[in-house]
Amino acid sequence: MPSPKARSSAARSGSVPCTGGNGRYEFISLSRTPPPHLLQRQGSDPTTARLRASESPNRRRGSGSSTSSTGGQQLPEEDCMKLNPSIIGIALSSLLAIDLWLSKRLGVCACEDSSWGSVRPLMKLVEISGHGIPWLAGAAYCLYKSDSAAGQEVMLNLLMALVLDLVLVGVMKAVVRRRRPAHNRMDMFATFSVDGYSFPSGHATRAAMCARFLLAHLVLAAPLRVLVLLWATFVGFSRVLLGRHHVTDVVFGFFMGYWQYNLVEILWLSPVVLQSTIGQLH
Ligand SMILES: CC(C)=CCC/C(C)=C/CC/C(C)=C/COP(=O)(O)O
Repeated sequence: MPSPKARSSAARSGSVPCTGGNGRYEFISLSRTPPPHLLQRQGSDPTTARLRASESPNRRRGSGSSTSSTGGQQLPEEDCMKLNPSIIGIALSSLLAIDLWLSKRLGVCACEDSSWGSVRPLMKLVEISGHGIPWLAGAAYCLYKSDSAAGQEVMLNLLMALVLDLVLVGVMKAVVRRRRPAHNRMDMFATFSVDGYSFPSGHATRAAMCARFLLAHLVLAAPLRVLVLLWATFVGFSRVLLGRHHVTDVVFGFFMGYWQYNLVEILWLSPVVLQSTIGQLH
């Protein structure tokens, strides 16, 4: 009997097992004309056997398409593609394997009994600092309290940026539908249904976008600017430590947040635009 491995590789290569006269299995390729001693065993005469071989799935599949030559043997093109997986495919699956392995190794605060479980409460504080609700509430409060037109403009645009971020991340999560790491405990506060998905990290996009926003629109002393950058980096890193995300979710989240800020600049709501919009509504 051929081993299951031999059987499956035979199926992939387009050959079929058949028993020889001595009861042992021999493999013949469906894309080649079988040797005469096997042809005689397959049918009453060589012509019938050759006809059966020409009806094989490989021949049928390859009949309409072009073929490639490998060492003198004609193979259907789709089989050649299976035998030569693309470099990009191999690179992507290797990256994903490294991502899964690294994310699991770094998820040291994923629960209380993890190796760094004692710092989990601190990581959850960092998580809250990058959550959408405090940021939306903070921006709305500052808008309400601001008595200068410039301050109101900045806060209104920060609000718009935060809403835009929620929408874009939500759409992306719903499209990609990547599951969160298996070691994640889903005990986050205030989540949408799409937050069951992992890619990209909403905290990372928000942290990157808000950091750029604050650095561009607030006059901050150098130590505070450094603090803003450190905060954004730490929010992203804490997502992996908490086991909430894979490394690639966070890295992509940072890129996405960075570009989202460019979009905010393009869509910037100026008082002139606002007044004309309000005027058109009336
Ligand atoms: C006013 C209103 C509807 C606010 C919604 C804010 C909200 C629930 C944001 C979700 C924030 C969140 C849990 C994102 C998930 O972040 P990941 O880093 O885990 O992707």
